[in-house]
Amino acid sequence: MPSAAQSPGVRKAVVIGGNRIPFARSGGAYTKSSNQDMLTAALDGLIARFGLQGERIGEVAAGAVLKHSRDFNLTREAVLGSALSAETPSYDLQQACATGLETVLGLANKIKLGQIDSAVAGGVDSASDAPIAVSEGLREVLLDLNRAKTLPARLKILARLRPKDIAPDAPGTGEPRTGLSMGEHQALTTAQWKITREAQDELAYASHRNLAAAYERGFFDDLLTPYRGLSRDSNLRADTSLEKLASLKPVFGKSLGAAATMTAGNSTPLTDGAATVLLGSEEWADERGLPKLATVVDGEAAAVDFVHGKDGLLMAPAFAVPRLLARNGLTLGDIDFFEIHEAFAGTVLSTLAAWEDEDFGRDRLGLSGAFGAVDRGKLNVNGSSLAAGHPFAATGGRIVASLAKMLHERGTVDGRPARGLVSICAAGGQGVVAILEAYPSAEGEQV
Ligand SMILES: CC(=O)CC(=O)SCCNC(=O)CCNC(=O)[C@H](O)C(C)(C)COP(=O)(O)OP(=O)(O)OC[C@H]1O[C@@H](n2cnc3c(N)ncnc32)[C@H](O)[C@@H]1OP(=O)(O)O
Repeated sequence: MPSAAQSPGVRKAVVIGGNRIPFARSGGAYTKSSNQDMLTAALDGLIARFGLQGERIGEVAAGAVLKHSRDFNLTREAVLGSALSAETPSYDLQQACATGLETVLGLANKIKLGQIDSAVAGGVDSASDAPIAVSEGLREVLLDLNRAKTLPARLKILARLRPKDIAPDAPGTGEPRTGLSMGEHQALTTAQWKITREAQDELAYASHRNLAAAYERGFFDDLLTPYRGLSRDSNLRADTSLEKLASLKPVFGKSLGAAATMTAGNSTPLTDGAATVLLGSEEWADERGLPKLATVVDGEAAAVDFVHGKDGLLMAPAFAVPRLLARNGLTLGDIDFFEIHEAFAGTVLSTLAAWEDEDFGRDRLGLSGAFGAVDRGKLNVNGSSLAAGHPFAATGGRIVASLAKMLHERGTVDGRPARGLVSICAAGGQGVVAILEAYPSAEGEQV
């Protein structure tokens, strides 16, 4: 019998736990922190929580959407700066806002195949420390200057500079192929699916209320390490109200006139933060006496043709989830927790509306009718990105760590392990989704 690590068969990948730093609105508490600082802090908090100082982990994978060129080896540098063994291999991965979830899925697959026994997945982003590039003209001049050998040659190159070349090239949330920001794209989708302002504000309000309640009951006590004076997500507004949300002016979709419904309150803010998740085989966790909260069951990715207007930019999960559930013989009714990333309230509500729509089910999903309805009492029950904020690549780790803990707390439902669905939309018209199940504590036993 080969050891589990050598077995070609599929084994379980378990979520042992997670750690993140509180998320901060950009321009706030983490303005002076780099991606590397924040990722190292989230990693060190995880190492301390699970006693992994000096351990050689199978692999660490993380990423950032907004990255300086000096961060070409961001995850490796964070590992070298952390308390893990320097012999821990690590790499960067990037799939826009789905980065964190994609690292979880890729590493879980390696554990399932016996290629590694343990892993840390994660992500980080800083909108405060966003990389600013120089213009094409200035870049050419700087590169030529580097090659020039004489002073006259350098002066001749410098003379090519024009005032417009000095302007910086700052990153935005624009889609390169359409020039529209993600907010503008979502505004069109929100209007297409006739999502009302009230429904969006109610979802945003529920996100703040649920996140505040989760903090109050200590849910985040073993999921979060305070950083730079913050012990809670700085975007959380426990005192917000539907009246306040209703008073905010639309910020996206102004060309829609009276149909513009998206505000700063029902859109995620630009955010800084980092999140990590510890994964392992059952044997690896048992050898160290570590908890096994949930198993990573399966994942799926989808992409839509938003460039030609076939589907909305952030609608890919509407296709990925039906494929994932069908492959696993499940329906929406079999899910106990829905973790649908709130890029914008309109994104979540458009996805739910599409699933409830007969024509979408028939014409776009190839079903006999509507895909189905999500029980709203099971949706983002501990808050989501509208309240916590959304440091792009860190969101997947936040969600997986929280969901694993929720599944562990729930234990079983009708005698089977509690089940959760993660759904994350991403720039470029993509989406990544996953199923997690509570790790069975003992045969049929409620945790
Ligand atoms: C990246 C991927 O791959 C996929 C994705 O996830 S897509 C999502 C990507 N993310 C984005 O595109 C970010 C979008 N967000 C933004 O660009 C900006 O946050 C924004 C344009 C929406 C707002 O920016 P802003 O104007 O600086 O907002 P901000 O000043 O914080 O808020 C405006 C007002 O609303 C108020 N407000 C915001 N949220 C509120 C709430 N929940 N309750 C009450 N008031 C609120 C603020 O207090 C502020 O009021 P004052 O003007 O009186 O101070």
